[in-house]
Amino acid sequence: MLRVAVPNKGSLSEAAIDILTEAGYRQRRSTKDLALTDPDNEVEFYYLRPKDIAVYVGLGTLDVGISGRDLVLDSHAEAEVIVELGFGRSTFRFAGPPGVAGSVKDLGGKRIATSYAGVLADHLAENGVEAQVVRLDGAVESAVQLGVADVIADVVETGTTLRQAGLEVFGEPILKSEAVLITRNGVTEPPKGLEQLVRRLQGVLVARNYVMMDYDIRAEAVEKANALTPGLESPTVSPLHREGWVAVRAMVPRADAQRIMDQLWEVGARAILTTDIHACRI
Ligand SMILES: Nc1ncnc2c1ncn2[C@@H]1O[C@H](COP(=O)(O)OP(=O)(O)OP(=O)(O)O)[C@@H](O)[C@H]1O
Ligand SMILES: O=P(O)(O)OC[C@H]1O[C@H](OP(=O)(O)OP(=O)(O)O)[C@H](O)[C@@H]1O
Ligand SMILES: [Mg+2]
Repeated sequence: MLRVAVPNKGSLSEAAIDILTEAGYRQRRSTKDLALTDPDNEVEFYYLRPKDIAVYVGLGTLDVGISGRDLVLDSHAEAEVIVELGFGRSTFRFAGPPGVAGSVKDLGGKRIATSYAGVLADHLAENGVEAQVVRLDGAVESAVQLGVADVIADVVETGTTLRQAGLEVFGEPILKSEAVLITRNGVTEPPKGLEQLVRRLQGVLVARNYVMMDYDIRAEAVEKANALTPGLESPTVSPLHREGWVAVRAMVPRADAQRIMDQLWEVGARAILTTDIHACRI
């Protein structure tokens, strides 16, 4: 059986369970369940802290897991990213009281609070900066006000928590993160069921990120229209009963659909429709 680690709590948990459910796997009913077997798909799911998931996968105890890119890097585990899952996006940034520093180069000798000590230490070393890392488990934003640190390095999503603490980001983002599917580094023979899991997850991502677009157009304008809707491989062009007209069908990125519909209208397309894709294998 394929052994899969799933975040049990925190920002990634619900979305991870959603994407696995959408991909056709059974998921736990209660947040108290520690593990669940899906016999039809021959998969076992283990619900673990996202910070620990890279450790289990890196050691080979579990075959594959969902975690955050920042957590994987922080753990220094022997794990590699095989699919970017498009949720749980965040940036990891420095912040402090206004004017305290402008970039990482100003942090020599300062006290920096973080719950991502691995990521922070790597970043300081890359920049040749020696500072004191104060390891905390959470609520890092309060560390400055409470006097244990001069600045912080923390996850920023909307920035609301920083504003509440009277802190401002400074310097370049240290890294950008999102939820990722990871396996152990350098696995030569993928475990049974992994390829299917990856294909299913990629199918969900495509179904989420693309829509199907259909339209009718005069045959002489079809090349212009196809340039706007090249599809993933190539658009389907079929004859219409009405002479001189064709019907075109292609997948387009969901985020661009309205702009593409305007442009198709300009080149003469009519009856332009978009529909959701529920599932696919590409
Ligand atoms: N607003 C957010 N706060 C924290 N982590 C976030 C946020 N948005 C996305 N993430 C990502 O979620 C992962 C952290 O999940 P984790 O469960 O450890 O933290 P959490 O949501 O802060 O939970 P908790 O602190 O309650 O344990 C990281 O990959 C992080 O980049
Ligand atoms: O930019 P924002 O949208 O405000 O989100 C980022 C904040 O959310 C998380 O805190 P969480 O609520 O998980 O508490 P914690 O600090 O104790 O982990 C994270 O650690 C940041 O503090
Ligand atoms: Mg947190």
